[in-house]
Amino acid sequence: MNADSSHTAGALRDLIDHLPDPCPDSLARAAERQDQLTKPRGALGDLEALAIRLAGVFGTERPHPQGAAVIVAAGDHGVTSEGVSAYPPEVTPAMLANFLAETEAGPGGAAVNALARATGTRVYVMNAGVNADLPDHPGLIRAALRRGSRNLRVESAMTEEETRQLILAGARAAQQAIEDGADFLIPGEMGIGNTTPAAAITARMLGAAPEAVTGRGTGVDDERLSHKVAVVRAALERSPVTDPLAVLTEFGGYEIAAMLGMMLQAARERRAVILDGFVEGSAALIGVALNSNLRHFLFPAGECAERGHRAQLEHLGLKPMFNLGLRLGEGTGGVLAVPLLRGAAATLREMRTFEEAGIAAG
Ligand SMILES: O=C(O)c1ccc[n+]([C@@H]2O[C@H](COP(=O)([O-])O)[C@@H](O)[C@H]2O)c1
Ligand SMILES: Cc1cc2nc[nH]c2cc1C
Repeated sequence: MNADSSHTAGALRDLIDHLPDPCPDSLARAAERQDQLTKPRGALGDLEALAIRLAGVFGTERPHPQGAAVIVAAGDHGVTSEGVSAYPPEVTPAMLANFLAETEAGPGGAAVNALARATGTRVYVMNAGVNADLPDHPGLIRAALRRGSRNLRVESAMTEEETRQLILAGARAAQQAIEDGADFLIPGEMGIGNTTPAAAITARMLGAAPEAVTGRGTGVDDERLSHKVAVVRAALERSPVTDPLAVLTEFGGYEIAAMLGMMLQAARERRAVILDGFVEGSAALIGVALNSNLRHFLFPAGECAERGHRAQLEHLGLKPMFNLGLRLGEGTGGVLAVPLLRGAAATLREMRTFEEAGIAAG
């Protein structure tokens, strides 16, 4: 190991090893309070458990999470040369420009920008490894080490050092968002081809068959889907790794590593991480395998339409908040969940108990 890689290895170990527990006192007090609020017991459905989990994250029985931020990390994938996506890789840098474009409605012309404006969520955009020379833009976080990952079917998608550096870059971006006021952190992604590495990671981390966790991504037809499954199977056969960081390095990609870093840093800082779709889920699987405490800080938004997403959530033991058939990425589902979680916290924080309201509950 040279000096640089021993530095990144130490910094990464420190990040992984220092995730807090949810606050046990706040969890217990919130559960007790929840039972006394002026509503039939259980009538707020899943909002009740979500509010209690938020109490554990924020260390208070009356959580008041405020700012929300989505960090959209973009990366390209060597595996697109195998024909695994319905769209060409040139869409990745074009969408990155779209995230940053000035429009009549404000900055950004993509779905995530519109939903972020609608929900009061701040958008950050990161080049994690796009295959283009991007013009300078004050809104662009620069973290790219390479113009796209290598083809995971034939070789390791990333190097160990690239993996560490991208995780740390994601952690720094999350820290900036937190310092800017984010209590909810939404890792988001854009990368043509990235449901292939996400499927390979998911298959290996769950011990699942490739066909059970490989989906249509941007919308491949049956023929391309079978080919995509074969590519995932070839990658899994090429590399038998099981160590979580080695799995991430082998199968990629750069934006998945960056999202893992965002999750670890947000948990370390006791912020709630809202999980969007299948690609975010693959980063979460690596994170929870590295430190199971991460799970307490993860809030899956919707169950997305990508095959394998449900298996990821079952493995994590976390229930999604909705099912709208989303399969876009960018962090869109996560952004949509912000008002739900704000609402869950508000009920626990602001509702009166039966005693306070003078209502005899029988
Ligand atoms: O995260 C998801 O659930 C998800 C499901 C389907 C598609 N995507 C998005 O679509 C792109 C990846 O799809 P593909 O077919 O190119 O692998 C990438 O830009 C993702 O943001 C994302
Ligand atoms: C246009 C387009 C936008 C996206 N946003 C996230 N993934 C995407 C894939 C495509 C193809």
